[in-house]
Amino acid sequence: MLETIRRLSPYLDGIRWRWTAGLVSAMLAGLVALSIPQVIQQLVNSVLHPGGSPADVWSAVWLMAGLGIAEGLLIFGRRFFILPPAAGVENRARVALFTRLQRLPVSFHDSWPSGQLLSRSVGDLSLLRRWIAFGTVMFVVSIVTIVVGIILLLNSSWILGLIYLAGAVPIMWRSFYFRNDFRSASRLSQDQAGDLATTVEESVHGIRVLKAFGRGGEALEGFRGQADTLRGTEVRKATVLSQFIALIVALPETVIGISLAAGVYLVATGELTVGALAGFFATTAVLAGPVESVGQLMGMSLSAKTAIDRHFEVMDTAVDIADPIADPAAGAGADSSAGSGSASSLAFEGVGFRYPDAPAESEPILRDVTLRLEPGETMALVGLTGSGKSTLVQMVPRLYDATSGRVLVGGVDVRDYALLDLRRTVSIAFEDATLFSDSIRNNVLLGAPAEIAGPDAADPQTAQDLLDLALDTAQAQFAYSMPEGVDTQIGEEGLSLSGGQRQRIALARAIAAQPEILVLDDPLSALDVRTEEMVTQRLRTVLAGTTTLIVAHRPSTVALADRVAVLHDGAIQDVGTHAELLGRSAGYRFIISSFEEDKSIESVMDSGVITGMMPVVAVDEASGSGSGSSSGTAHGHGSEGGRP
Ligand SMILES: Nc1ncnc2c1ncn2[C@@H]1O[C@H](COP(=O)(O)OP(=O)(O)OP(=O)(O)O)[C@@H](O)[C@H]1O
Repeated sequence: MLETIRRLSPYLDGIRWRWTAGLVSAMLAGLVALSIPQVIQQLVNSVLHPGGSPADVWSAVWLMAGLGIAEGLLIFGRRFFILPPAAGVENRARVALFTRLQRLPVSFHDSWPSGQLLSRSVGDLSLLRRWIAFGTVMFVVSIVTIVVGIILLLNSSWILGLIYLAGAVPIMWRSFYFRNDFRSASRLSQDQAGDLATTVEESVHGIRVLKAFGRGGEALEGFRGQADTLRGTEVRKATVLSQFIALIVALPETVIGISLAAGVYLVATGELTVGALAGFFATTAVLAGPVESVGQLMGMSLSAKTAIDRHFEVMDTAVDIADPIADPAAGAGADSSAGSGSASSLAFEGVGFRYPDAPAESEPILRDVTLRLEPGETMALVGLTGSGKSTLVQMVPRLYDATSGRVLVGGVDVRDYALLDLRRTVSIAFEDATLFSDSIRNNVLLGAPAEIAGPDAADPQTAQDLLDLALDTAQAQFAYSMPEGVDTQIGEEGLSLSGGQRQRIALARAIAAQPEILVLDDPLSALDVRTEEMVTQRLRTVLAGTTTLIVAHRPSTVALADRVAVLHDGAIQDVGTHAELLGRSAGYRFIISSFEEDKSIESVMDSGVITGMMPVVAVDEASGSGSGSSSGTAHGHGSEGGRP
């Protein structure tokens, strides 16, 4: 336990003296409580006898009242001193955990369920706060009260005191087993609470799927099963705790009964005064509270230890994608090119990759990938599904690191860059467009350089110009016709937008980053062919000097690229222009023919032959550019293209 507390020391800044002051207050309150029976003893022995003066009685009354008020003030002092810094510890630990989660690589997040992280950052840390604010102090106070109380008991009568102490022996023996049982139940319940949080998170996230497939009942059954298991564990935990508390309450009560018989005998034989006997029993009554709370506090401390252990399991996970530390020249050298405005080359040299959680005997996802993009070049990456395209492109901003070979940006290994500089140089947009519950403006400018869009940016107009350019290039002008324009809040994860709208905002975010290298992992898949073509053409004009690697699933995208690389089964099969590859690569022709099928369907739809509805949709997705049909305003987005 001491080791666990020592680990908390980085979070304990500024708490030590307040905690000590709170502890002193709590101890004094405990001592005041203990002194009350002593006053009763004095009262019985020296005041309550024939001929005792009323003035003595009044003095005793005032003394008792004074002690009661003092105890109340001291209890207030304990809370006053400890509660704010304990909340500070919780806050520091929570911020540290969040910071760690941001730094940990994507592979960590692949393998950790979100509910486990949620329960660690919320439930566990409030348990920690309650333990620091209440558990630690009351534990020390209870132990001190019990020790002082036992000294007083021995002082009242050493025989009765020893009888009382004898009850502690079985408790200490039992506490050993209690600790082990309670600790394992506590760990299990906190882990199961994390699993339950994961299930809630997944069900809420996937609510559309569950509803659409009518699987709410099954989801509920699964949830109920988990909740029942957790309830079982909680009951087991409570049973272990209550059995222990029953023992530590029942045993002292039993020995008090024995003490009573022995005490009456001692008074009868004149070996003990009535006052000492009254003081003895008043002291045991005061001790009853601390003795009982020791059981509760032991349970709380064990749960807090589990919470701290769970916290440090995340904090101790190695950040294996980190800034280079050894040779600053390597990183700083690369850094000097960042932001200079010159385009960078991008190269993969013998890159191999295997996911960390892949079975040891499995084939690597990527094998000896060697590819070079010249500065300003646009290269399309094509391949059948599952060939490793997304995996490959995620290595450029170091979302994953190659397990063999290297990725070079501007001729420098990406592992030699300061991460922030690398991620300023490279910008990425994914097929699965993740937006945040914020305005469109903030979502887009999230990617922009801090000097342009940060809180200390000199000229707000520059940020506005960048926003306009990014939205325009991504064909996301629909943003201007939303209720509050670009300041419209887009709801949790942007789910109030259509898939195509979300993708265009995510693309605008990548453009607003003004990167030297732009990586697009099929971010236009939800767009109709026309809009996608317009976006691709605009990208080529606006980002003329930007090196672009684009995972493509459309012939139009492929045709606009300078060169195309074919990835097959984790290896580069061929690289060339679209025309060259069509001529020489059967694999490429096969991939393109599967694209062409999609395109032909879309073309037929687009011409309105099938439903006559499509032109309206085309206008909608084309952001009102008029490319679909002049009549297309049925969805109320006909003005998407027109900015205010
Ligand atoms: N986080 C992960 N952990 C383990 N394996 C993964 C992970 N992500 C992807 N894979 C596996 O890696 C392989 C390549 O996946 P990847 O997403 O790179 O393919 P892709 O070519 O982009 O496919 P698509 O065109 O369907 O998007 C797949 O077999 C997939 O199962």
